[in-house]
Amino acid sequence: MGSLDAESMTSGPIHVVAGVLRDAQGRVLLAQRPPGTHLAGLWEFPGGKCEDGEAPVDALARELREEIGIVVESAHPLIGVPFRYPDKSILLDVWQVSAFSGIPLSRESQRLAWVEPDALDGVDMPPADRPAVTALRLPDRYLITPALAPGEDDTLMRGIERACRNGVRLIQLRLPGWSSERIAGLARRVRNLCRDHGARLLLHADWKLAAVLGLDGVHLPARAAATLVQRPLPVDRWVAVSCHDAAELAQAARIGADFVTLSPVYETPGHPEASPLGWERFAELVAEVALPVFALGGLETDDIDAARMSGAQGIAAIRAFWGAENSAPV
Ligand SMILES: Nc1nc2c([nH]c(=O)n2[C@H]2C[C@H](O)[C@@H](COP(=O)(O)OP(=O)(O)OP(=O)(O)O)O2)c(=O)[nH]1
Ligand SMILES: [Mg+2]
Repeated sequence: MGSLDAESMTSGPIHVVAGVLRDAQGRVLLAQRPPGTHLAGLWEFPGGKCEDGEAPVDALARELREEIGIVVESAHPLIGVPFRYPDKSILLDVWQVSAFSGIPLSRESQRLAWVEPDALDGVDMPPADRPAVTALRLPDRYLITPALAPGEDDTLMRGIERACRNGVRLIQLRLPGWSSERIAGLARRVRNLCRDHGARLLLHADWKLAAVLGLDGVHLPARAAATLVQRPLPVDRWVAVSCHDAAELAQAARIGADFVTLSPVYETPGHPEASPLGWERFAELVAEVALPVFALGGLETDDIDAARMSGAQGIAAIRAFWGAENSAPV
């Protein structure tokens, strides 16, 4: 609409709130944008524009009441996606609606559909929604394996099993100093263990080996991402990148990465030379990037709330999610 475009040109991006609602089977509610609107025919998360001075959570409640007739009882931010369309810039502010009353019904003649999260890739959605789809499929904890010596296979298997039992569902297999042969020999066992627990397994750096072994994806160091012009694996695999500043985040987005880590938030013994970002700078960097971001660097499980308040998907950690050799599952 004319007024919208004028608004976006004069006062920065349009703040749009949208809600992820799930049914009892975990399916997600989508609504089809009506004919004659921006992005007509595409399937979106229900929601709309914040009014002047309106808090995002109030706008969310109002939009979902108006569009689908439900009352939001509990919601928390999932991801903010800054996105530039040719004719307007938006901040797509997506919230998880964890409790609501009423049955979602079309109040504005829009079509509604409940879709399995894993089927969302095949749905025609606005491009700004892609990072949100990734975010709703990712957990809030990401384990990076500790630097074990070559041959410590059993320690690795036990640690991964312990993490899975503690609910970790996303793991980066990082084995510095191990040969490809050794990694290949072990990765299949690790992959099967992860599959048994419904956990996803990414391999550090070696995307070719990740593809050969049928792993869930690759996690690239920033210096590797810097040499690429596009993601090295197809969209049915995860591609993650380790980032430390705005330029690396922008490069990760440019090559079509699915998500990133951003570090170090705090000082870490592993990288004493790197100056920590702190939560304030972390949040500023996250606000600029249209990707889910895991906070990394000296963090504990208790830091997940701080990370999420700073716009993160959650936290990535070695020590916090590895646990002690003799610890019982919690
Ligand atoms: N609601 C919603 N809007 C989205 C999504 N993805 C996306 O790019 N958008 C864009 C489309 C629109 O340009 C803008 C939202 O505008 P809207 O038309 O829904 O706003 P509204 O409900 O307040 O409607 P109106 O009063 O302007 O008719 O954000 C999404 O998942 N949900
Ligand atoms: Mg709307």
